[in-house]
Amino acid sequence: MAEAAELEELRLQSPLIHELRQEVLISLCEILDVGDLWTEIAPIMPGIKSIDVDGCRKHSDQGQGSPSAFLLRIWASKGFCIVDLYNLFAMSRLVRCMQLMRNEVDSRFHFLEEYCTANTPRSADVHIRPQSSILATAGTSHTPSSARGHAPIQTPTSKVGGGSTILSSTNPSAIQGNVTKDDVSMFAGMKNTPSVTYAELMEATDDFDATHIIGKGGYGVVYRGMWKQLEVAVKRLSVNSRRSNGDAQREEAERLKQSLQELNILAMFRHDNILPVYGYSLDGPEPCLVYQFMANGSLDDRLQCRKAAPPLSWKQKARIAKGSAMGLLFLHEISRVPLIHGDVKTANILLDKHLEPKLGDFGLSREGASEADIDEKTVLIASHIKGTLAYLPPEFVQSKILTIKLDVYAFGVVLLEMASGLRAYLDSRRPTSLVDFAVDLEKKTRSQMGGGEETKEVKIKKKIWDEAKDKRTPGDEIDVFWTLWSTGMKCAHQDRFKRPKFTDIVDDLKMDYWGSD
Ligand SMILES: Nc1ncnc2c1ncn2[C@@H]1O[C@H](COP(=O)(O)OP(=O)(O)OP(=O)(O)O)[C@@H](O)[C@H]1O
Repeated sequence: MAEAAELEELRLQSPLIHELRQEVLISLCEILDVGDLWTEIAPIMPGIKSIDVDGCRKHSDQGQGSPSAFLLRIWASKGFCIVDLYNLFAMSRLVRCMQLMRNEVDSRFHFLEEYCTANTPRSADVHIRPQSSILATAGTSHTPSSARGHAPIQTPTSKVGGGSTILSSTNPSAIQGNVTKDDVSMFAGMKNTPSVTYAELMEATDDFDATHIIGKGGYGVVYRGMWKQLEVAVKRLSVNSRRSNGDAQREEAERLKQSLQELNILAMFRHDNILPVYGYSLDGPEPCLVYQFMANGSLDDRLQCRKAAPPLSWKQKARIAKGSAMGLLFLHEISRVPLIHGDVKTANILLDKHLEPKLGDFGLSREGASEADIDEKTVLIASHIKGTLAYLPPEFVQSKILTIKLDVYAFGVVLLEMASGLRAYLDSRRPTSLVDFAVDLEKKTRSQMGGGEETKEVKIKKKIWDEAKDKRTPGDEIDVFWTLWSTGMKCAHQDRFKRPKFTDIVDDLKMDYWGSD
């Protein structure tokens, strides 16, 4: 692999974007126009302002052509070069775009594509749009090629922070000096995510006006706002400077750490079913994270029909279940060491304007073991993960054993909630836990039913549908109910070795309900 100085020299020699071959440009724009993908790269393009994004939208709305072509033209006019564009696609892990540009850049940059390809999930079913790069140019200090003032390309061997050398955000073992692995992985996420000023966020939310509040979580308040012509959700982390005792300070440091952890994870992995993070702000009185706005709130809100929302249909539930499973499959399969979400629950599945689910809240995520790779001895014993109790499996509650099957169990609870509309935990119910409730119901129903195996199964399905279906859900799609219920039961099995993996769960959830309602 080329050295940093050599790559920088090559970059200085790279032709400018407006010299890109026409056919390559057209093909790139075709990709970026689909699903408004260009709006996701615009926030990380140095020099692109909200007025530019607005201009691209207007250009397209007025039928004047591709918004992506317009965006690239604006960026080109600022003097950025072809290597900058290739690098931008690497940061967004837009591998198809990189492949189109393969012959436009010096082969010594191809390691970027190999890096991105090597980190794509193994399952062909997963549509990847991750954002990360071992070249980090998303910072606001980046200067264009033509100005001959390139920001130094940070190669896997470049220096960061106080002179500590990192190989890459994915190879923390190569850290030298006194920077810890955690410090570097935290830094890696921030490095790949644009910083936003607190002033910009105040403007975006009318000074964090109460009318902009869309939710409150354990770590702070979430506001709706407009930033760079994008609808965003701004999570303002609560910081209480008056609390000065050691425990409170430790608690706040932990919150910040978890939020930066979340930022790190979200910035590294982009996928249709993972909540996109646009930026962060650390220059104000409270740290803030900026996410894509999810117009339909959380799955929890929708299942409970909060804010006067209509109930979800069975078809919508089928699509949400599958999309969420795809997001989790991606996390578990993206790299050799699976990433455990750690806090899968209906409140952490957010729904965009098309009801496409996106996993959020990665504050508790960590790398962990997959059952296939480990023996019992190497299972991670986690002392500090604090998922939501009703979603935690027995092996974790009792012995703090942490494997990918923790997410599988939690997802099982989510599926049972979707099927039944019942809460994961209810004080006034016996049993209080939804999983125990569902197990009891199945046991009772199975013992009551007679007949041959086939008729018995049909009768059981019908009886459980009558007893446990979500009464608010319109329609009689018993097959969707049963798929959610039975897959949920398998996932929430007490024995983690009997729980399926997400490849199988996605297969189980492949219901033919992808059409519109
Ligand atoms: N990107 C988003 N778009 C729209 N609404 C959001 C977004 N992120 C969060 N919300 C809303 O804000 C609420 C609070 O979110 P937050 O992530 O802070 O907390 P939580 O997940 O509900 O709780 P906790 O973090 O304590 O587990 C959510 O339930 C949801 O209604």
